[in-house]
Amino acid sequence: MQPDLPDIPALQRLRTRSPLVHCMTNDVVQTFTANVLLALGASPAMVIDAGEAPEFAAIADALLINVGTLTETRAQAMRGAIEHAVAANKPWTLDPVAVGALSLRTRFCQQILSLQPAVIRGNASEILALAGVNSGGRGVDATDTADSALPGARTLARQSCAIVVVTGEVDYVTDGERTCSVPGGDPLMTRVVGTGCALSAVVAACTTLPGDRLENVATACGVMKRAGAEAASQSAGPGSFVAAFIDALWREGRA
Ligand SMILES: Nc1ncnc2c1ncn2[C@@H]1O[C@H](COP(=O)(O)OP(=O)(O)O)[C@@H](O)[C@H]1O
Ligand SMILES: Cc1ncsc1CCOP(=O)(O)O
Repeated sequence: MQPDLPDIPALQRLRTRSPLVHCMTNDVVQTFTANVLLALGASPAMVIDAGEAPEFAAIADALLINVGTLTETRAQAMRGAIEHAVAANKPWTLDPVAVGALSLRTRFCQQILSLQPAVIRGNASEILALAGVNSGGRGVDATDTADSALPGARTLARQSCAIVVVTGEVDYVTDGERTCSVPGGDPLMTRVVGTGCALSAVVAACTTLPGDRLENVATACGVMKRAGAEAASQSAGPGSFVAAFIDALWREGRA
């Protein structure tokens, strides 16, 4: 297993292609997610209505499904969007926020696993819960380490035929056979809401790139880790971290 560094040509391609990323994400992280995607050159759009979301999913280049603030109504809209994305051959990415302890989102995520996600990105407790190994973390936070979740991540990848990303001090990206490890970042990333959710959006953007999807997803993890480390070294705490993080992403993949 090799450590993977962000692939600069892939980041340049992201800027050139500027994929349209349909984000059906939670209420807490909407603006942060959009700013992270914009800083990297992607084009975010948060279309959530059950009438419009399926229509837009077929037009967009990639779809993100994040269940952080799921409701029955949103679940219905998300299912429609996923079905239309799959029919249009567009990749979709699942962020199973707080799956395990809560029944609506756990049931929903288990159901949509059969709709061929390209990637599943979660913290260690979320991935273990989705793999059926444990019952989830503490709300949206992990109570397990990424290292301990790696066997479960591999199993989940084989079962779902998706690439699985389990994040933490080291991120692991696996298809069940091959695994990349992505070290770096900073613990301050866990003291700012939305870094994981925004990473899932960047992963969704990177599913649109040509080439090896596993490597492109590892690049998404690497760029966020690198920007996180840079921002932590420049900031006085979580508040200034956010601005420094977006600025660091803005510099990535530029000539
Ligand atoms: N201890 C840590 N050291 C460095 N980076 C971390 C650490 N924990 C999490 N990260 C990074 O923070 C981001 C969010 O990861 P994580 O906290 O696991 O997800 P979530 O926000 O979904 O719980 C990822 O980019 C991850 O690599
Ligand atoms: C606090 C919170 N509550 C529901 S969703 C959410 C955001 C979680 O974001 P992240 O796990 O990326 O920090």
